[in-house]
Amino acid sequence: MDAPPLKGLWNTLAIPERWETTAHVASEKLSSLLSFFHHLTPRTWLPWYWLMVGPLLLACLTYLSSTIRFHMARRRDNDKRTLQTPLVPYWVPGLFHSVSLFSPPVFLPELIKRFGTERPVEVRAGWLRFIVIANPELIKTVFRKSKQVANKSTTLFALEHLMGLPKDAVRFFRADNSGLSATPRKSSAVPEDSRINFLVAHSSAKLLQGVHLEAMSAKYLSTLFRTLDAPLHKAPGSHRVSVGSGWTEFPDLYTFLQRITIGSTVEAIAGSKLLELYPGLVDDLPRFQSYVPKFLQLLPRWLIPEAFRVRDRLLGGIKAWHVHAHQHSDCNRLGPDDPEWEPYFGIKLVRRRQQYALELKEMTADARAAEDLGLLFASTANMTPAAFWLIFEALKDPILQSRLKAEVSASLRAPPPESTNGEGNDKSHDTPFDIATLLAQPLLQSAYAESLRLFVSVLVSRVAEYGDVNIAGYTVAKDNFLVMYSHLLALNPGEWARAGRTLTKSLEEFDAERFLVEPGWTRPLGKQAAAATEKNSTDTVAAEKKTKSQGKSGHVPLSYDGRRFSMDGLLGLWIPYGGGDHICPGRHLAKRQILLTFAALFTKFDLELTFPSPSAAADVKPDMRHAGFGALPPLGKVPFRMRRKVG
Ligand code: HEM
Repeated sequence: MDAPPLKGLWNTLAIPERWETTAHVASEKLSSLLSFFHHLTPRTWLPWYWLMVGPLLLACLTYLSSTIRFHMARRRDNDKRTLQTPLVPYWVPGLFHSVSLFSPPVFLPELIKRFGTERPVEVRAGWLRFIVIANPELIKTVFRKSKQVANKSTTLFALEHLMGLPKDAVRFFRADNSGLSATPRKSSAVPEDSRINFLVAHSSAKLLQGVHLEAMSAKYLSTLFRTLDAPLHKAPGSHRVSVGSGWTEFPDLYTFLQRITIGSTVEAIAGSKLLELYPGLVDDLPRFQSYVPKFLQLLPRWLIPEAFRVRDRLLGGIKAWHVHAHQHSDCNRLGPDDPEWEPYFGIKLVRRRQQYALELKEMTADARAAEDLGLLFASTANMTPAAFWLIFEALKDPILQSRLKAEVSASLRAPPPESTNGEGNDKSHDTPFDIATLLAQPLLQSAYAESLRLFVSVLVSRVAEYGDVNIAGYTVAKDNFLVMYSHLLALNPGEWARAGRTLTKSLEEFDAERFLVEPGWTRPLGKQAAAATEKNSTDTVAAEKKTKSQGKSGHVPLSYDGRRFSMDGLLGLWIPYGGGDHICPGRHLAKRQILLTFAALFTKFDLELTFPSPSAAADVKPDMRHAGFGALPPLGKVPFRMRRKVG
């Protein structure tokens, strides 16, 4: 066999230049491989020859034809006659992109590099179809269509494979097709009290805001203060040490933060009895979180026995706590005069979840334990790494640290009283900070938003659950997935420029001031946005050149006076919490937890990194094995020391 016939076929096709290279290289490679085998193999090996060459030939032809179809679909798209989501070229029929999809955080940026972000593209794993969207305008449209494209399937996947929700309960959740609105979908026959997806979503949205949120934040802060005033663990399993006015060394900032934030969050949400009954939870929960990638790769129990043992312990502990709480308290205490927090069930959200679940036979004790493991996981798994990066960046940069501390000090008020009232119905005025003032500080907010931009890597997904959906002219067929990867947006300089943001530091770097804008700044609208794209791209290049020429040591002095914090124009671009109706209901709590942790630590202690060499801090990188699943923990240990402030 010779190359010319293929080349002839190639030449007869009028192939546009952008994809000429790929397909041309494929045909060249195929030709040389074929001649290589042809010359090497004696005639007697002919069947073997075809056995080896046949699949290769099929793969190359598949790639060639799928490339042609991809670009023809795009060309039709250009003609504006019809909008299609073209299927990305693939090599193996039936398998499509399954292998690449094992690692979306690697595959998706490659796709965007090849095909751009302007239009969505489709990838497949067997019969599953995913439409990848990396354009903020389209993402906004998806979020606006929350009634038609929901996240039920993804939530259920996590509940089943991560939290261990029993199969019967999974079927029960799946069978509920009544939607998430207060009014059930017309075609649904699910009884009102069995609308499990609505009950879960509605109760968390309602009971994680307003007065409930205020009480929860205050409880979190008072518990954190109490924890920090007591002797502290240096590492899991170690003895507690009292941190006094002399320096105390700690081996790792991240594990230290996990312990104090998880303990305080669990107590603020689930009450104090859970930790009294199961003190090991503060170690088991972070252990469980470290196994997330393995659980979600669906590895079986025999391959990751320790991961399953930890989960079994957690589920057992939560189940025992539920029994104990029902013996001593009443989950129906949900009236306006009932306490926001009580020691057995914690906050009203936890009581409400028990209340409706007890009425549903499918929500067995095991199912309720899995659901609450989900809640405790959601409330700690992302906020701790996010708080870590904020604190770590401040420790690396003394000027940033002092400016952030100045904002914390400006939010302080009279010292906290010695104790809280009976059932812990903390009021915000019982806290040492004016929380509202703290949350409104511009640099703190900007640094918080920046930690989430850079260190939350989440695949936000939606499914066209009830029928075909039109997204800005593109048809998404029923049961197809829409995938929006936060990092593709977070790191796209063109889109940030289009949003009117001048990048003084590359998007790959941490810039605490990124979300501060000059007085009078407004986000560009319509045509203005296109002009801004050009202008700001030039600004970005200039800024990047400046940063490079200054080298690593060149510190640009921070100046935020007069500038304000703004998220204007970043809808669809900054999506660490997802968006639309299904946006994370815990986002307000998370912001409070992160900023209060920062404020509490730096108010009570002096902290310093203690790496053996000064450059080691710059080498601390996020652990990309967690990419796609949420906030990224750091790779490796971050040693530090702290001493209690006196006076
Ligand atoms: C930095 C911290 C956090 C991050 C980055 C984060 C991120 C997310 C994301 C991306 C989603 C999916 C949203 C979507 O599909 O559009 C989500 C859902 C959720 N989050 Fe958070 N979250 C954080 C903190 C919290 C906290 C503190 C809670 C408190 C209870 C919480 C509770 C939930 C719940 C219950 C859901 C499921 C909502 C649903 O399926 O309808 N999260 N979160």
